[in-house]
Amino acid sequence: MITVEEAFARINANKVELPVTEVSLAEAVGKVLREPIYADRDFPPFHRVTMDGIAIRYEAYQAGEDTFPIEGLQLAGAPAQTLTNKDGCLEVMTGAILPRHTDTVIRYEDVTITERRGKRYAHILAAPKMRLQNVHQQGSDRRATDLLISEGTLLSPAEIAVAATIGKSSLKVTQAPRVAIISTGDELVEVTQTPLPHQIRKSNSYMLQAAMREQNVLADVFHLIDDKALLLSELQEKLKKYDVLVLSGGVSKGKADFIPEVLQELGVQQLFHEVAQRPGKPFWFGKHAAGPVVFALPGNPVSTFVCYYKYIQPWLRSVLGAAPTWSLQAHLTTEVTFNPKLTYFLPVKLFVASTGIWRAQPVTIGGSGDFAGLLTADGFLELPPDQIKFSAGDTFPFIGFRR
Ligand SMILES: Nc1nc2c(c(=O)[nH]1)N[C@H]1C(S)=C(S)[C@@H](COP(=O)(O)OP(=O)(O)OC[C@H]3O[C@@H](n4cnc5c(N)ncnc54)[C@H](O)[C@@H]3O)O[C@H]1N2
Ligand code: MOO
Ligand SMILES: [Mg+2]
Repeated sequence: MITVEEAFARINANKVELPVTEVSLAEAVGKVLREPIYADRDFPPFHRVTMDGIAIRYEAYQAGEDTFPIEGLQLAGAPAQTLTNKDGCLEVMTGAILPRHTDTVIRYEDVTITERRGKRYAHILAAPKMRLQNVHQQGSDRRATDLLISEGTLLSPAEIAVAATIGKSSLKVTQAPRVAIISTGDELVEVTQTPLPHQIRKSNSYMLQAAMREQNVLADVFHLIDDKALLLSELQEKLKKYDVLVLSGGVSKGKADFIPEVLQELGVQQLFHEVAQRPGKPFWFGKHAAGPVVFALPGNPVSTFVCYYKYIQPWLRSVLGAAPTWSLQAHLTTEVTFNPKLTYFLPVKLFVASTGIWRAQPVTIGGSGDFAGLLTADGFLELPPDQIKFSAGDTFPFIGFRR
């Protein structure tokens, strides 16, 4: 049996190679960028007017001018006009390029406009505070050729906006791995079926599929009964077609727990079996020489859950090429005792106190079969194996499953 740390390290030392693919902007959000994105022009690309009003020469105002004949109108989307009279002004709209020979914009709220003999004049009511007032200066945000988005960035809507503005209609991203989620067990029936008294409906595979979907990985779901010959032939097929196999059930010491021997017979090299943790101790992990990685998770639903969020989610993230996500430490609200020399994943509800400190309140659940108990939890606190008593106020890593 190995430690949680060791299991984590062995898993992360075994990645799968994923190709780069090009997707449209609409499909790119949530994926990992595989090319650097540079500014094609300055940001903003021209002196951009930020308020509807008039544009003047600051010097004219400084020289004592406060009434400016209006020469014309500069709309957004029109090429730059030129102010001809150095003591005149142009009306300008938000988003327009600043007219040539002007350098200061005064809002309509700070001027009055009058008309005399067919000519219009703007009178300044509130003094402009400085040259370039209400002007978003060319290149003040980013310069042309600046690196805007690094390779490996997990794309959010903010990155999509920047990609669009530099003229990228598609982006190179990591292609999601082909994942097969395979539940096993004779006692399991379909969601749409009515179970007999000794049967239950499958839930693990749907939980895993949903969890992966949140990472933009669309997995295929299968179910296999506890029949060794069938497991051998079906898993052999799956190993040919998929990059990642995530199994649940059949990895413990039962008479129908065939998964570890079947995988080894199929040439999947065992990299560990059993981790010093609760829940999830019988976790099995291996890699096939031809590439696929196999996570065989213990069938108890809370064990499957914990193993996914502790190991598979960060592994998938790193396989996809994304930087590790932020990690959260939370303060335990009440004392907890746990005797076995195992890492204990304690289900908790998370609160943020007014001090900004995260607090984790233990949630009582009925063992690793009580997945309904997770409905009141937000995640797990990872309590280390070398301790029995965990005091209120102490901090531990939090592994969450809610967004
Ligand atoms: N003699 C021992 N027995 C067990 C040990 C042990 O160390 N010695 N470990 C226990 C622990 S811990 C766990 S966890 C389970 C793991 O069992 P398996 O991975 O072999 O899983 P199964 O036996 O197939 O099922 C266990 C349990 O989970 C339910 N299950 C399975 N798959 C699903 C699914 N897709 N959806 C919902 N529920 C599922 C299944 O019905 C069983 O109740 O072994 C202990 N035993
Ligand atoms: O440790 Mo098992 O994963 O509790 O039922
Ligand atoms: Mg079993």
